[in-house]
Amino acid sequence: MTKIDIISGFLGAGKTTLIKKLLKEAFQDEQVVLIENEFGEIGIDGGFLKEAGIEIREMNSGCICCSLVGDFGASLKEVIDKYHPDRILIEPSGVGKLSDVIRAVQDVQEETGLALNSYTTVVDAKKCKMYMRNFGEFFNNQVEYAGAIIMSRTDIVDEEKAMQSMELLRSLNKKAAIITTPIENLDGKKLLEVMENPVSLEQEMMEEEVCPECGHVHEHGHHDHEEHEHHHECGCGHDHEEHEHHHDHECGRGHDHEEHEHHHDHECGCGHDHEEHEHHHDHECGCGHHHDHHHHHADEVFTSWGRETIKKYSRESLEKILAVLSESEEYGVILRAKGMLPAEDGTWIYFDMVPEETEIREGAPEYTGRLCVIGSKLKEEKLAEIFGL
Ligand SMILES: Nc1nc2c(ncn2[C@@H]2O[C@H](COP(=O)(O)OP(=O)(O)OP(=O)(O)O)[C@@H](O)[C@H]2O)c(=O)[nH]1
Repeated sequence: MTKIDIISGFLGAGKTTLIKKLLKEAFQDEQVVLIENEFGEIGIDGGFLKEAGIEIREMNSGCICCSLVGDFGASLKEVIDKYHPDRILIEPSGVGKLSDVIRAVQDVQEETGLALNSYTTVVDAKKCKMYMRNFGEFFNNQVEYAGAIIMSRTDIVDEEKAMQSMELLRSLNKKAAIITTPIENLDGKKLLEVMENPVSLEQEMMEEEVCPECGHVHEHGHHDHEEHEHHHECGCGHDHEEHEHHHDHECGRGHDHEEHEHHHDHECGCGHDHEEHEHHHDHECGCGHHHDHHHHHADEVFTSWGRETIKKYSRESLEKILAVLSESEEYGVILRAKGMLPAEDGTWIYFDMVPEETEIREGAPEYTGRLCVIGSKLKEEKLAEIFGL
């Protein structure tokens, strides 16, 4: 039976970094297919995985909740028939809702003979608070529904910040194992073990019983068949009581009402951290959302701008451009930029940018230069101008 593992995480969280590690250290003897749903016009990550001999099926770009409906089951079937993989990894776009992806997999599980094996979310320990405040509508769902949460950048963040992030994550998800050790210090197999069996220490200490049939932990005294079945139907990683509680609310965002209001105080999607910036908005209710519980589509809030180019750059000029994008909001709220560009000296420059963090490195020549910027309220003309395109 083909296993499905979902690796979710906001823009630039570290999904690809994790997948590379798992491919090398945990899945090396398996036939693996990766399904990526990149938000952005230009698929940047495709190359290296193809080189590594792994088949890729890129789904439509854009929001996963749109591109997964309809042909998702058919696409999965095709992948299974063609490659007979041991495992399918799904990397949803950084702004997709994890609950939508889980549901989509569950809907086709039976007809395709797949088994949802794990659903993990990678969270940037440095920017967790900021993302939660400004883009909570998209960010929080990935945390709430995760079976395990991997904190990235715990290798570079200070302890206090990491602790704060951990507490925020725990407030959104009471059950998931939260991995705080930098993943480079953990063996891929060990990581996979936690992802597949996301039992928190607290749970272990409560000595709950593991069901011999399904391997899941059940609460004491809840062994009758009906409850058991129901418990597993949703697969959302929450226990039944919590589950009901979450879904009680029309908004379905997985918050109780009080928390919900609290979060919305800060979530206007403007890209500012309100508490820190003391930025005021004149929304009628202060929550930035309509009262008819209209939910924003990722496409309404996030856009991407990308270009293919033969223009050559120098490392210095690129550094300057990325510094400007990172520091100023003149170009929109830039959440992610990446690409590979030809350099003036004949080498190739690869870059990766998330807020306040830019990595520039040398890489193998590409068939053409490509770059992609993702954010909210992007000013495309200005972006083209700063890149000299
Ligand atoms: N120091 C450090 N850097 C990291 C870590 N995880 C990821 N990064 C860096 O963050 C950047 C983004 O990482 P990716 O793995 O490409 O993130 P992603 O979630 O796949 O990004 P998307 O392309 O938006 O889907 C890269 O420059 C990585 O090297 C981490 O744990 N520590």
